[in-house]
Amino acid sequence: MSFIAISLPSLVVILAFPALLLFFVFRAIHLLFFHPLSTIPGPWYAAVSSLWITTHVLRLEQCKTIHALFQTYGPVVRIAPNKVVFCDFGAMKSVYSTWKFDKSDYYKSLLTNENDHAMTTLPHAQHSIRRKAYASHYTPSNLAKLQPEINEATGQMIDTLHNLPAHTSLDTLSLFRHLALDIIVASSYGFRLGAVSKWAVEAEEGLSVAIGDFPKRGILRSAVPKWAWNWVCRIPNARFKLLCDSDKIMAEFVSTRVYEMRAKLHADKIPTPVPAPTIAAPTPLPFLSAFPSFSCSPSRSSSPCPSEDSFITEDGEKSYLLPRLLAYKYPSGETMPENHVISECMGHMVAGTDTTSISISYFLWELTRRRDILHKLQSEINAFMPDPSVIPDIKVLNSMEYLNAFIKEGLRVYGAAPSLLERVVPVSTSKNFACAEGFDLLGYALPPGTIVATQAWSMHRDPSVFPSPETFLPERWLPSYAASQEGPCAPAEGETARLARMASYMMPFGTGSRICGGLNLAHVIMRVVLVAVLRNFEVEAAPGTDEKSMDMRDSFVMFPAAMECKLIFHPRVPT
Ligand code: HEM
Repeated sequence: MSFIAISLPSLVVILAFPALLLFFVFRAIHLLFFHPLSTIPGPWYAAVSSLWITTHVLRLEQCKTIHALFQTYGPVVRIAPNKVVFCDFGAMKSVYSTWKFDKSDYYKSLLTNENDHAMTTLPHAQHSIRRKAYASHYTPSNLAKLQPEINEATGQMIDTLHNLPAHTSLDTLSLFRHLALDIIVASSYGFRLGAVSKWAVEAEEGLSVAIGDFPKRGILRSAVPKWAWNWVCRIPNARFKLLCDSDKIMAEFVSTRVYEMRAKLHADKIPTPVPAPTIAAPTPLPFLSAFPSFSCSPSRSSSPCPSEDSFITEDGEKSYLLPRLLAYKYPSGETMPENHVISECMGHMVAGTDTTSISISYFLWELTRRRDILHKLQSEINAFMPDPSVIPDIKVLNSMEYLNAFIKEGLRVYGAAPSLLERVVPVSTSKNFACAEGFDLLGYALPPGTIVATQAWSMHRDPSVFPSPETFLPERWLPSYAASQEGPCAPAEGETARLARMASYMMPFGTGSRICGGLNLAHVIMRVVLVAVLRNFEVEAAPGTDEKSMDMRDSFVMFPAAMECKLIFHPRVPT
């Protein structure tokens, strides 16, 4: 009889392998057959590991993958051991509006300056305190007072485009990112950044680069251990340094604005803003409501334009975002600490810049393919904007029926944030919501701690609400549309019901208590920029800008596969 001598470490290795294998097999069996989510439809490999969905996240195609799952498995799908997605109006209302579930940890990857801002504040209660700090800045009446700043920056961009050599092809993602930044900086701090002017001489504004880098930095930082990240940031490469420092660059920019603003407040040049109302509930899509009439066109009309030091308008006080935050008091009576003010401001710059630029770029690209829509838009714009150098005030823009329909359809098909908005089924029970037995999602009980979400990409493509969902059709938003449809395609319901149903499925800015804080500003910018561009230019896709290059990729926000949108702006022949 012979014995093979095995050392202790080898024995541990030999036993560890089958033990691990057994562990994974038992875990998989548990997740597939005995886990509380095991009855929820979905691919089996998604139920046993997050690896499958993670590969789609890394390939920047999570949205489309999930959309395909809805088509295969129905409106509720398990996409990871602890994650369930749905595409249903009732469930959407329940999760985001009725029960207002807290956000998931995913949002922590968007921290600015290592601090929370409204978007990353996970618990609902803490978030509503944070939201009160800034909500009054984005009301339609305050934004109407800030339209001169928006017009001024847009007018400068139009001048810049007029001065370009004929047939110049330019990346609108970059152009509109600089413009959005100019507008957000002007309306937040009363500061003229001049990002578009720098862009025009091919000197990219550092702040704009930092904002573009910020999400990439977040993804990289969460993917590598801290020591490895610190090591990467020591690599002596200028571009790498910029990427690593994007957070710092933004923080320094805002700190300087805080310093200047405090000095101005001290010198009493700025009226201290009235404290925000006690309710932090989101303003319901008020962009079509009446705005006070206001008009200003720098270098273009007789209306006076604001100077950096003008904080008062004829019809009342206007206030930028920063003084509001500096004056805001937490329920404890303390003023908002400076690092919170800085991270909040940074959060708004990050949230508003690329989203706005991507949306406008996709809208214009769609127009390069759809001359029929372009002509209808342009004839409406010609009528409302007789002088191509004077941007009408927002009240006028809001009354443009076809423009509004176009923007709604644009946000439906190309909303810049089409991805999952993750929430967590609460652990604790409350007076109103006993979730000890799980939250009922379309007949499935989800235990506390389950991550649950829906995505605009799919809600906006429900064929029972939006017939031919892939067709870009602004007319579907016009009250007269159904009457023009004949035969079996004609909708049976009344026009008001049809429009209301479509509106209720729309969530380009999210929905419920965490809806985009800057949506009113986004609506103003989209209108101002679209009319100014389309009144002054014919837009053409540059060679290479096609369906393939513009194919959607997503990483919370969406962007074209080519990471650019090259268009050519031809000055319009005066009519
Ligand atoms: C077309 C442009 C925009 C789109 C599509 C968009 C979309 C969104 C979405 C989907 C959310 C997150 C909702 C969630 O996590 O549940 C959000 C949050 C937010 N957005 Fe926007 N956004 C846009 C423009 C802007 C602008 C211009 C600003 C301000 C300058 C802004 C400021 C914010 C803020 C502060 C939040 C956090 C809200 C909170 O939790 O209180 N966004 N946005």
